[in-house]
Amino acid sequence: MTKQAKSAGKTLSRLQRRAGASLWWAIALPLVSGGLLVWQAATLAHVVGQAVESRVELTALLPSLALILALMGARALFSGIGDWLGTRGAEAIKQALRQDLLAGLLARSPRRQDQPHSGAAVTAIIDQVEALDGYFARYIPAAAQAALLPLVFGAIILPLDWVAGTLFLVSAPLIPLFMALVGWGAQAATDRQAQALSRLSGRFADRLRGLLTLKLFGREAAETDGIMLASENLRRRTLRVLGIAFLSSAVLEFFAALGVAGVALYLGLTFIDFLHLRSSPLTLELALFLLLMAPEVYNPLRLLAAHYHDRAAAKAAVAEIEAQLGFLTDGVPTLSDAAPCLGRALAVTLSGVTLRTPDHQRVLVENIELDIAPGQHIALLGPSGQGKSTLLDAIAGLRTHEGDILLDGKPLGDWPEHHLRARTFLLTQRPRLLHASLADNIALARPGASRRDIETAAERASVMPFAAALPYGLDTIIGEDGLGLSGGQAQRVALARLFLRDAGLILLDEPTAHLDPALEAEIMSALLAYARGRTLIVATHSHAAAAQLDKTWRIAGQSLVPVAISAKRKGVA
Ligand SMILES: Nc1ncnc2c1ncn2[C@@H]1O[C@H](COP(=O)(O)OP(=O)(O)OP(=O)(O)O)[C@@H](O)[C@H]1O
Repeated sequence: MTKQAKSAGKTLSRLQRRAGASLWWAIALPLVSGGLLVWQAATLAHVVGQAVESRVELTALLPSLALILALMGARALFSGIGDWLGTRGAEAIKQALRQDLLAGLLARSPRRQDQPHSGAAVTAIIDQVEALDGYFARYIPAAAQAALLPLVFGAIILPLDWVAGTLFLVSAPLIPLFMALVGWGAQAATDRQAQALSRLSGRFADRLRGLLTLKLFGREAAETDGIMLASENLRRRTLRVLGIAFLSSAVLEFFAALGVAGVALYLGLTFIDFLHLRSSPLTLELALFLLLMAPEVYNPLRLLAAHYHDRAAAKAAVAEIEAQLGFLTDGVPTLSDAAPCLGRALAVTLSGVTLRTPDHQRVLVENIELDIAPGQHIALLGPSGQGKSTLLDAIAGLRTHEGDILLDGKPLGDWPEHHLRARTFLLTQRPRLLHASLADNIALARPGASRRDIETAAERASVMPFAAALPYGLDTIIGEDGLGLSGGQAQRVALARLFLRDAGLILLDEPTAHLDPALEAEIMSALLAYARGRTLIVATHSHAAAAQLDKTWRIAGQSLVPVAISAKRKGVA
């Protein structure tokens, strides 16, 4: 067994504990039902034996017939309840796992280099978690039945008839062995199928998002071919898995049929006095009991074979989830919405800070020092690609860094995530707008904000003038990622979120990038009014914007150097 399969097995056992008692009952009830089956077969054989051999009146057999009916009813009930509890246990595990995965995904930095592809993450959380269903709901109860019932049945039959008992006890364990031999490559094939599914989902989601670009460059046909190829790959791998599953089922059916036929042949030959392996004569009642039990000995194995693939699928799913979203542990990150925060200005201290590109290959800034007093307003200039956005991200705790970044004297790592989010506000260069109304997009910053507060925020960010021209004003629904809005309008909607927060440190990445000079001046004056008494860092290429702030720093080479900008100087860095 590979190391990966072993670790997936351990993870599945850990997940199993989350189902609580329902899964234990789902395992126990079919075993009880199996016990009742022996009673039912013995009673039925007794009734037939009495009626045919001893010619007992039917009325005398009525209580036994009633018992058979009651046993059948009880077995059906136990099996039904067992199935239901198994499904319930599996649902509980899937639900808890999906919540954990989502919490884990949300808790880690969205800027992490190993952030999963969104399509693959969706597949992991939805499809791969769903693939665990069969394992918990059906495979585990079936495995318990297959491990216990044939041995119990064999042990009951052995003292009654040593030939049939030995046949069962020898043939039953051989079947899983042969099945395992035939299905040797099943796990690897299932792993490959799960990977192909993730790859196809990732590719599909990515191309869907870039539909416009693909269309503009006339790449629709090539991309369709690419998706077809990936689908074909998935189809081939799925068929390979199914092929192995069919083959191992066929092996089981073959041996089970041989076993049942062997018992039937032995009983028939004994009846016609051709075989004399028994020390006592064979009664009709006993022969019938053995015949009734013969298929039942193999039935749990048949059930296991039907769900054997669920185990391989679950292991592959766990491996794929862990490959996409990281290791599944018991420690679930707790998520809490940002607590209401005080707007008190934060001091920012950078000491010997070095930042690298996401692949860690190139140094963007090295060993920089910066002291920003609470309430100070700082502009950050520098050529494109030099590291301004990376520095803002790092101060917001979204990037790894070397050296110390302190907020109010406390290292970033010591800030609980929700405190950090509550005390800081970061406007990125490409803020994400959701497919919702303008008002809802703004209210994202403070759920439950009053209409009046939303309107005031929209007013301050100069959203109102263009919103008024839209059919439903602030209630106009915008397309995914701000589709329908101009670049400058989308940036202003995102900026309006700032005015619903009460952050002590405001980090803005080119807040006026897409605006004309008049609008830039308007926004800057609203911003500065709001940022009074709060610490503000603005990364910008605009000298006009920088000139309005207290101090300006420029990233030059890999250092941070102070620059003096006169209020009169305007232009672009
Ligand atoms: N996956 C990656 N591998 C290597 N380098 C990367 C990767 N992703 C981004 N980079 C580099 O990291 C740098 C990030 O720069 P950053 O966005 O901080 O610059 P900036 O000063 O904000 O630029 P602008 O003014 O254009 O916004 C860029 O030089 C970019 O080329």
